[in-house]
Amino acid sequence: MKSLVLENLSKTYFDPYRGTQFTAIKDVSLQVGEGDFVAVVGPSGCGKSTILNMIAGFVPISGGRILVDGHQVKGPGPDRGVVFQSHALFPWKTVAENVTFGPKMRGVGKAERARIAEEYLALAGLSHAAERYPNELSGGMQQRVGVVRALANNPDVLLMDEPFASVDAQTRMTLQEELTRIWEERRPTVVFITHDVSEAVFLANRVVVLSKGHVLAEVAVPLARPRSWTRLVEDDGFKALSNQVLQLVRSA
Ligand SMILES: Nc1ncnc2c1ncn2[C@@H]1O[C@H](COP(=O)(O)OP(=O)(O)OP(=O)(O)O)[C@@H](O)[C@H]1O
Repeated sequence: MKSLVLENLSKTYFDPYRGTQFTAIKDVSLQVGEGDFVAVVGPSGCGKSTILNMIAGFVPISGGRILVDGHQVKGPGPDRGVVFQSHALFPWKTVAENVTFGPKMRGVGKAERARIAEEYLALAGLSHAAERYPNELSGGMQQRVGVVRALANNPDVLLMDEPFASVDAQTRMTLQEELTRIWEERRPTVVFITHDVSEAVFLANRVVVLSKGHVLAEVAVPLARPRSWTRLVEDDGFKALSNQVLQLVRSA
């Protein structure tokens, strides 16, 4: 896993209704060190998804630079794994085939792919579901497959855009705990977009608050790990940080 640097990033969209340019992102600079976990929060429309899509290479930038491991991003690439809210698994492939799709495309042989499937499905607690098809899984299980499918490509940076937004509250807490465990075990470099302040504080080492396309504040989260909801839900430090971030988002 490698570092990610955003330097004076900006994005201008053409607004077809007004016939004018609209600045969605202005002068955003951010450093995410190797093995760090940064969450980006902010009100609807502040530019969270635009930033993530520019890092992923799906949306062209208007100004500034994006560097992954020192190399400038010019488009999508396997050095960045992306997990969206809708997991977008291949319905005609088994869970194991979904997880090893990226390695297969890179020419990884069958025996090594079987090892990768075993390793990553065990990491997600899904070994028993290897031969099932996505429509035979719950929404939470499908999201888990989406996360380890991205990790199985061994990306430099893992980009997550509200990956747990569409599951029920109970499942979401379980997935958040699993993601922290996986992050603590593997230490991927993560940028995690969410509008859920407690999710951001629970998961991240640092929370970036966006306001109208620029960085309003960065809040360090020095809470001890491993983190669990049982412990943090009553933790004064967690409550104070969540409150601080919430006030920032409300003022954004
Ligand atoms: N393709 C596009 N063309 C024009 N404007 C766009 C386009 N995509 C996004 N925008 C505008 O850019 C701004 C930022 O949008 P973005 O989706 O990045 O925000 P967000 O913070 O992710 O919002 P949400 O939390 O609601 O998903 C919004 O005002 C949006 O209307």
